[in-house]
Amino acid sequence: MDITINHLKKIYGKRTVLDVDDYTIHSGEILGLVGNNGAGKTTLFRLILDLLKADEGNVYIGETEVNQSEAWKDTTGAYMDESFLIDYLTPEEYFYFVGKMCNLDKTTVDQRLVPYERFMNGEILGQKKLIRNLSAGNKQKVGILAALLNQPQLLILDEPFNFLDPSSQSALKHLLHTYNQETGATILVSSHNLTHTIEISTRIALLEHGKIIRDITPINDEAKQELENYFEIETQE
Ligand SMILES: Nc1ncnc2c1ncn2[C@@H]1O[C@H](COP(=O)(O)OP(=O)(O)OP(=O)(O)O)[C@@H](O)[C@H]1O
Repeated sequence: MDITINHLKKIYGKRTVLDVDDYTIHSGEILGLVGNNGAGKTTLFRLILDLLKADEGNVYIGETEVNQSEAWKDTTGAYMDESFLIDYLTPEEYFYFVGKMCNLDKTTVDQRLVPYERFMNGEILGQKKLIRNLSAGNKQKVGILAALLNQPQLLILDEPFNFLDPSSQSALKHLLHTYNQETGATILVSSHNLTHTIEISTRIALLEHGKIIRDITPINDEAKQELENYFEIETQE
């Protein structure tokens, strides 16, 4: 599922916080989106998901302009933040609810969660806990798993490594890599963790003040060094 971005701008007051000219994310790519706080990563994802209205330009998922039709929603999974969750449900109730919206019965939902047992680490299912009482990391896991339930061709995750313990971070990298390999899905992941991003991505976009200032593929040693230098310089300033 290609994503095509045309002259996309988001402006707050007098500030242009996102300004991406022509940019295409190709089917099957794992795009890592990196950049410092306020660079525009979340804004870009929200525009792609039609959660924000662009001031200029447009976004297509496949052949569909995202603000003109709902068709892309059947093939897209996303987890941005806790607002995607329903906190008075248990994880099971939430998964079944999401499953129902995608015409999946409970048995199918249960089956689709089986491959993610390592990621759930015995702390998500069967706990009889409401989502609001889960730890931040476990809430994050529920959101990511719900985004995967419909086996999307496009998966968008905003800072998915946040709140996860090291072994869960590793499980998530494995999960994303395997999902991409098995389904050919396009995956977009933003992260402040350069090591994880480099490890999982087939392409990396570096955002600065709303603009993509580097589009890196393939991710070779030279590219890694360039990214490391960029963030080191930024932190020393
Ligand atoms: N509703 C809003 N009103 C005004 N400015 C906003 C609004 N939402 C975001 N911004 C601004 O847009 C810019 C980009 O924010 P965004 O959240 O996209 O950055 P980010 O790269 O995701 O940052 P972080 O790494 O801190 O999550 C920031 O300067 C932010 O303050």
